[in-house]
Amino acid sequence: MKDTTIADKIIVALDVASQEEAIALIDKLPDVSFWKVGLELFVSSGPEILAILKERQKRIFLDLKFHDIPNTVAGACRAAAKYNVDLLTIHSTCGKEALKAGLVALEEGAIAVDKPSPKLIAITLLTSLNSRQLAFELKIPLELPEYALHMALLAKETGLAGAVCSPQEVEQLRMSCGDDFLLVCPGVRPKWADGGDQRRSMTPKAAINAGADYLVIGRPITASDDPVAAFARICEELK
Ligand SMILES: O=C(O)c1cc(=O)[nH]c(=O)n1[C@@H]1O[C@H](COP(=O)(O)O)[C@@H](O)[C@H]1O
Repeated sequence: MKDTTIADKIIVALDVASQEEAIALIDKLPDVSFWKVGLELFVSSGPEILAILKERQKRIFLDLKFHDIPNTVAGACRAAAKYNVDLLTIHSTCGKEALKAGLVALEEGAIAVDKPSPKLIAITLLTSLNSRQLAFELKIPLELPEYALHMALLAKETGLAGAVCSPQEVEQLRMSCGDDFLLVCPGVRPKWADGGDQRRSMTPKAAINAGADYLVIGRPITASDDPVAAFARICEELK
């Protein structure tokens, strides 16, 4: 039998190139209650997929990872408010002024369309980067856990609802940011799945035990030969 509380902690990433492929996946996986629409699908097929998910009573994580100057992120957040999604992303590295401008505009945009405001959550450090890349490509002089924590605290101090972080940092972020701060973890890999381009991964069970509120999982489910069985297996492993 389906365990709703466990299944509801999994956000499945709809990283496909067309609306048709997205709808096929959504309909194949009726037990998935929370879907992530990211750059690939949004850029290729536009916002219509959000209405399609709403019609099916799904929760939506709109992952557009805004990263721009305050005026531009404010405009984008104000516009995004009309989609009535649950979660929206922005990069912490925009800085406090842009994070604040985005948050205020999102709330104003939601009021203007008489919808609840989506929760704005900040990317701390992409899970595809490791400490070597942080030091030698990005030239960030902090240790990786310290940097991720700093980025999460920047978001928290600005009033954002939460952060996106790798499962490897979630325990530390949970301790420092408190229980009310939403922590969403991509970079999650069951032992039987391919790691792909993810560099700071943990298993679903370890990520939840470390304090993640939600797991974002894409290819281990969507690129599997049997997405239904893969999703069920992950839910089973989370019990
Ligand atoms: O914001 C995100 O969701 C995100 C942040 C991050 O640091 N790393 C990361 O992988 N993601 C997203 O999480 C999903 C992970 O997909 P898989 O690697 O296929 O499980 C992708 O849609 C990424 O865009």
